[in-house]
Amino acid sequence: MAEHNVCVELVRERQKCTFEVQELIHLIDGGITATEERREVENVVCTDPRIKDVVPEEYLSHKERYENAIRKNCILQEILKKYTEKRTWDNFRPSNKYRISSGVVKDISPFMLHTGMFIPTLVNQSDDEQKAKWVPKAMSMEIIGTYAQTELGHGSFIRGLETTATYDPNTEEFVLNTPNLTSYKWWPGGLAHTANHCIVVAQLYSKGQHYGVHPFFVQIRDIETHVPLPGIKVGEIGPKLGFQTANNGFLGFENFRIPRRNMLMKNAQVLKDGTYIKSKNDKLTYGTMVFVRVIILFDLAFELSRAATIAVRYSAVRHQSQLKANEPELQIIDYVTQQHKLFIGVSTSHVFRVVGLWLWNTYVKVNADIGKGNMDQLPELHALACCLKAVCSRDAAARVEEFRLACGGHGFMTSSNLPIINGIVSASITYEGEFSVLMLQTARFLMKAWNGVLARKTLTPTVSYLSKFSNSDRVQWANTTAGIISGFQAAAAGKTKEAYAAIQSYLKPGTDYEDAWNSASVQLVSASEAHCRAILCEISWSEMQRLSKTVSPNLGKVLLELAELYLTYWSLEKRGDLLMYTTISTADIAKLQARYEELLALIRPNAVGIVDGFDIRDEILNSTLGAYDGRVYERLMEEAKKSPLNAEPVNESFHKYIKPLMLKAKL
Ligand SMILES: CCCCCCCCCCCCCCCCCCCCC/C=C/C(=O)SCCNC(=O)CCNC(=O)[C@H](O)C(C)(C)COP(=O)(O)OP(=O)(O)OC[C@H]1O[C@@H](n2cnc3c(N)ncnc32)[C@H](O)[C@@H]1OP(=O)(O)O
Ligand SMILES: Cc1cc2nc3c(=O)[nH]c(=O)nc-3n(C[C@H](O)[C@H](O)[C@H](O)COP(=O)(O)OP(=O)(O)OC[C@H]3O[C@@H](n4cnc5c(N)ncnc54)[C@H](O)[C@@H]3O)c2cc1C
Repeated sequence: MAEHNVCVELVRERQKCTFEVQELIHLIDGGITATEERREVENVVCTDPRIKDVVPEEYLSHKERYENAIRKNCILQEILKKYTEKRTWDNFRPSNKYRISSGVVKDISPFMLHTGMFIPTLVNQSDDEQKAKWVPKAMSMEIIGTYAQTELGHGSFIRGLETTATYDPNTEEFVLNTPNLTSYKWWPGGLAHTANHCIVVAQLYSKGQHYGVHPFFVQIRDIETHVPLPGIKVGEIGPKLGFQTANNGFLGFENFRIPRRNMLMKNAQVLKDGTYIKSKNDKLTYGTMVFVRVIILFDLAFELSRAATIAVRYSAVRHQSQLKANEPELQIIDYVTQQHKLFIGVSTSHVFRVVGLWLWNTYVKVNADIGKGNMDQLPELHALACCLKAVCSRDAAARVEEFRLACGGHGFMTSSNLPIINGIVSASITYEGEFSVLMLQTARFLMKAWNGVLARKTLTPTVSYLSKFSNSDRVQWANTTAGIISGFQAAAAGKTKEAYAAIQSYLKPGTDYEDAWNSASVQLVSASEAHCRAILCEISWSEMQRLSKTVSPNLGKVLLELAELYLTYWSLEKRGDLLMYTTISTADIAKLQARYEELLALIRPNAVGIVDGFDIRDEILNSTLGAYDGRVYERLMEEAKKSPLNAEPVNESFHKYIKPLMLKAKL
């Protein structure tokens, strides 16, 4: 970007920056080579003239919008082929390389489920022969798939799914059926008109026995004509709050037959005669969900970084109101309330990225152990992935909404892109495991851990702190980062203990454990949240400390300020918990508040530099308010002029409706 086109405010902000932005970019990407590779792909895609929209997406009809998304995503896939040839499952790790999709369509790609769930399920749940047959075809997009699990009647309760797969040993086939309205598959992305295959999660029956849900590889459309195969009823579910171009669909089966070997057989198998061979652990069927819950953190970090870039740059450009009489209007970023809205979101993006990478490394290790037959760490991984996915998605949505509010009226414009990012992030609270449902899964793990504390057993690593805080004394508070982390652990232990006690107190004679659990569930979710906050604080602080030692002192200082801001912000937000479970005093809280305000002031001069460090191209940001050059007002006007309503000075509705109304009023 030529600096002479950049508005004066952003030029000044960039001059103020105390660290090398390029260094931060490389750190986020994971090295100079990774930055270069990402930029090369982004450059090729974003400068392809076929990718540019003449009419902005949001003015298109629902149908046109989908067709445009498909057209452009097919171009993207063609371009990406060259860059993804060497991609294998083994070298996959979440990274910023995958964000290019936002430079192609503003909303969600109809192919997202193909990449995000269809391929991972084939890789993780097929046996070697199946993998060799299906994965290359899926990788090259010779076949296009999705993940069809949720039904009209059931999403959270997977055991309640109603689609049936009944084995017929005479033909060595499974017969798929949708027995009633509520058993229609409902929601899968790309299912409606994009995919020709899908993973169908269905209740398995063989030899008259029921064996629970299993995944099946199912072709639903003819490869040549794309016409739904006989016995398949498929369509689109309609417009939503967001995800307009995701092509979410419904699917029903009427005695639809698939070969026996189309059941994904890495974990459980059905033999030719219908004999069922059990999986080593029936929860391995849920493996793709664990994978996605893990990588969602990285996705949330990216969406937050987009929203942060938009809101921070806009706040530097925008002037409003006078702080002192007769002085120029302030850049809104200089109002401390504005910094309070912005900087925690910026910091949260970094926290999610580093905790996300830590979670990814844990996932890789546990998966390797599972491969060797050791399932010991699976419950802990599941508990971690559940609460982190749930809390981070909810936090991300709150932060994006705050960024939108920080942009005032202009943040309400679709052209700011904040509403679309809002829709994308809000959806993640529900999909891949609804918030409360996942929090209660972690609570199950915490209750077992508390049993372990009472029995003086050694606990697994992420809950071992519970033993430290098992007595009733309030924990000694220290106004340091270590003190804050310890305070969050004390709060988590205290809440876990109380939730446990609440279950016991509800367990009167004649009360089932499940009813007692339900009665205590608000406290259980609260305990899960506290546990998750303790993890987010501990891991982000140790990771940011580690990273700060790998970079120049100037950048290291900024990383630590961001990490400390996160800890301090949450200490203040959760002061009630800290007052309950630690010896924190009102004077300590006043000190935390003062430090928080100090951190806002320390971060302020680097704010634009820090979001520049996310290195998000204008085409990927898609925002009138957040572009690198800060020409906010020109862009807002340019975009407004694209409204089809502005193509004619008088709309025909005037003559048809308004004028007759006015004439009638005269009579
Ligand atoms: C080869 C080349 C490869 C190239 C690379 C390609 C890869 C590309 C990746 C690219 C990345 C792109 C980025 C994509 C971004 C992300 C994509 C996002 C897609 C979004 C679209 C959304 C999709 C969906 O929503 S799919 C549907 C998801 N549905 C759910 O999540 C349902 C939630 N419900 C549940 O999970 C369960 O029903 C649950 C857990 C609530 C209860 O299950 P249950 O069977 O009823 O459980 P129960 O019998 O009570 O037993 C509980 C018991 O089991 C334990 N448990 C439960 N789940 C698990 C698990 N998953 N793992 C381990 N253990 C589990 C639980 O802990 C209990 O144990 P106990 O307490 O001991 O009894
Ligand atoms: C944008 C989007 C994309 C999606 N994409 C896909 C896809 O590609 N493939 C796919 O298969 N699915 C997909 N889904 C479906 C998604 O996985 C489900 O919507 C999700 O798992 C929640 O299930 P549900 O809709 O049945 O909600 P419900 O389970 O009906 O939840 C409704 C309410 O009931 C509460 N509740 C439910 N059970 C419990 C419980 N045990 N304890 C306490 N409270 C409970 C919940 O907390 C919630 O408040 C998608 C959904 C969305 C929104």
